[in-house]
Amino acid sequence: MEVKLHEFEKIYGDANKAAEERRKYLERVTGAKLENIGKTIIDLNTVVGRNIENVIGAVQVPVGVAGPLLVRGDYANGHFYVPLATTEGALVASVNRGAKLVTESGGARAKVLKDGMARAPLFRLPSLVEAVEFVNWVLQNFEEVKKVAESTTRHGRLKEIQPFIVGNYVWLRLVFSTGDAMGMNMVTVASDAVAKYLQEKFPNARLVALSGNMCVDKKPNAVNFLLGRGKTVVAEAVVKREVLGRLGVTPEAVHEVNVRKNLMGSALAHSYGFNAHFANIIAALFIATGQDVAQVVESSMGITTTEPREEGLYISVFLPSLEVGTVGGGTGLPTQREALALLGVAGPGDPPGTNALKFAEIAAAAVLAGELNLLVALARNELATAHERLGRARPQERA
Ligand SMILES: CC(C)(COP(=O)([O-])OP(=O)([O-])OC[C@H]1O[C@@H](n2cnc3c(N)ncnc32)[C@H](O)[C@@H]1OP(=O)([O-])[O-])[C@@H](O)C(=O)NCCC(=O)NCCSC(=O)C[C@@](C)(O)CC(=O)[O-]
Ligand SMILES: NC(=O)C1=CN([C@@H]2O[C@H](COP(=O)(O)OP(=O)(O)OC[C@H]3O[C@@H](n4cnc5c(N)ncnc54)[C@H](OP(=O)(O)O)[C@@H]3O)[C@@H](O)[C@H]2O)C=CC1
Repeated sequence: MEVKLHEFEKIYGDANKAAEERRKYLERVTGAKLENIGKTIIDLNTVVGRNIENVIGAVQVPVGVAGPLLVRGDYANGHFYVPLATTEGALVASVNRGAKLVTESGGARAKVLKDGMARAPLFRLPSLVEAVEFVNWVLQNFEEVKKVAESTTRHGRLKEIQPFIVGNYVWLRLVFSTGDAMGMNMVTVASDAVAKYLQEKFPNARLVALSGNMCVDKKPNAVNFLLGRGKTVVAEAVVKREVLGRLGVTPEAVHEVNVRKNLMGSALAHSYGFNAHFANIIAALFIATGQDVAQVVESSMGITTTEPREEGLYISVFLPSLEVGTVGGGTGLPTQREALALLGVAGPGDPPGTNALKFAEIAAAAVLAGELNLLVALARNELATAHERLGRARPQERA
């Protein structure tokens, strides 16, 4: 009988052995050597069935630190070394120089303005009239729906239901607070319970999809930008004129780059990112700390604002949909957990939710540092030279 690759755990009874046998099989049929993928400190028994299937090993991404970065938030207070996992040369140096500019100027303030993970099941009703009746009932019976949703979780709390109707179709955007978890599994299970309950109440309602794409998960979109998803965070700083002066730039010059590039350029491009490179910092931080990397899509949407002032440059970053957690997902893997520990946010907070809020504030401050520095680098026209120096293959590799 032919054995399927993904059933090796059943045969060998151990995920590490199963992965080794999978690698041997793949080496035989493809001719590729997989000796490095096989070298990992992860005990694969701890990830199979929760983080990965058909596992063959792990890839390694180098991690650097940017900091110290002074953050003055409601939860994060002090100097932080921010772990960034990337293969883009010059990126860590960039955030590091930004952190220095911010810290020398008195630090970054940060605030989480909104907190809620959304899942939006999509229902079909026979007609518009029944769709409206359905929505009205759901809104009038919020407490009942909330009880059903929360029966599946200890930490999830249903905060709000945002309904959308198109023809005879209804999207219920269910928004939950999720403690220290990013919460996608948690709210999906809770939404499933709600969908089952509503279909029992309304036999004429049919669930088309538990995720109806109004959530919105892992796609660029306007809904999260306006209504928020995960943490909606803002960080700000006033970077001293003399601190910028040491690099030969003025607040006015950096402001001009921001307005012309991040606002006008992004408007012309119809981009969702009115920023220079939020995605660089978010992706590197997500990889280092075990976040769901696909959520870099909406987590890195946002706006950078600047104002030249007498004392220096006011700069802020607005991240409407930062989806982060300190428990669950990949946050428990050994290296990712250490990276979270470096920030003092590994595992559950006391009270629950405070570690994730602290992490979100640090993330926004790190984005601010990276954003500031790239604007400064562009004002000094040093992007190409920096990447030539720090971020290119060696000449012999390019030949
Ligand atoms: C690379 C720098 C920082 C050099 O900048 P510099 O001023 O020539 O370097 P320096 O040697 O004088 O050092 C100044 C500070 O930079 C930091 N620094 C300097 N070197 C290192 C290093 N090796 N490791 C860690 N930190 C470093 C460090 O903070 C240091 O201060 P110190 O600690 O020495 O007092 C600068 O040229 C720069 O920031 N360039 C821009 C690079 C950049 O921002 N890249 C981001 C990625 S670009 C991208 O992917 C997105 C993009 C651009 O396509 C998006 C878009 O369209 O806009
Ligand atoms: N299912 C889906 O549709 C999708 C799933 N994902 C994946 O979901 C995972 C993330 O989901 P997520 O729900 O965050 O994580 P997990 O599914 O790993 O669940 C985390 C659980 O930890 C428990 N918990 C313990 N302490 C705390 C605390 N202090 N705060 C909050 N929860 C706590 C909660 O239990 P309790 O609920 O009992 O409170 C919670 O459900 C990632 O792996 C991601 O890739 C991503 C996108 C879509």
